Amino acid sequence: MTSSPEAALVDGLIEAIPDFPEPGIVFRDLTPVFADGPALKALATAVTAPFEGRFDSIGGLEARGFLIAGAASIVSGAGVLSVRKAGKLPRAVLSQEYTLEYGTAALEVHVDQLPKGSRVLIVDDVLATGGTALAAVNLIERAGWHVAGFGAALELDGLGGRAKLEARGVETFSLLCY
Ligand SMILES: O=P(O)(O)OC[C@H]1O[C@H](OP(=O)(O)OP(=O)(O)O)[C@H](O)[C@@H]1O
Ligand SMILES: Nc1ncnc2[nH]cnc12
Repeated sequence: MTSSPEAALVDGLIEAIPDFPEPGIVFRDLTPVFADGPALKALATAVTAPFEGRFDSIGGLEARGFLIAGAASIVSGAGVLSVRKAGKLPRAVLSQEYTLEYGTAALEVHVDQLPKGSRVLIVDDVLATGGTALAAVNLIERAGWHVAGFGAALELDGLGGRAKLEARGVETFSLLCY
């Protein structure tokens, strides 16, 4: 499904890898998008544009979300809130466990990274079950910040991620839907 030149550019670079990282998972590999300057810029522009003027910071989700967040920072002028996997941040953190399409993990933020009330646009590469995105939403709200929305390169239809976010009142954008 492509609905814009940006979507077509990104779509043409994503590869579907069957049975990775475990049998039954079709892994959508965005590394060719990250390796292509114009495609990465188009993606960063696309995920921020719907929320223009409504965010102060970009919440990048480790690891692949960091790449989009960095590029989105340059195109939008907002800085990046590092939302990291557990055990990586050196100062006081808030931590949130979650379940992935394949496995479990925890995300963390520095409790004092942004002023209270900051509006954070969360960005990531893939929205699948929504477990990762919801953990980030919980963290941001627990820290006293406001979730401005969620933007992803692609969403996997049928895994329920969008429904979970929208049930929490989080405006959700994805450039592509598979
Ligand atoms: O909607 P969900 O079911 O939560 O899945 C989406 C998440 O899964 C991947 O992260 P993962 O932690 O696998 O890997 P990464 O560290 O390579 O970004 C992807 O980058 C999303 O963050
Ligand atoms: N199928 C998938 N492909 C790439 N990243 C993912 N994250 C969760 N599910 C994924």
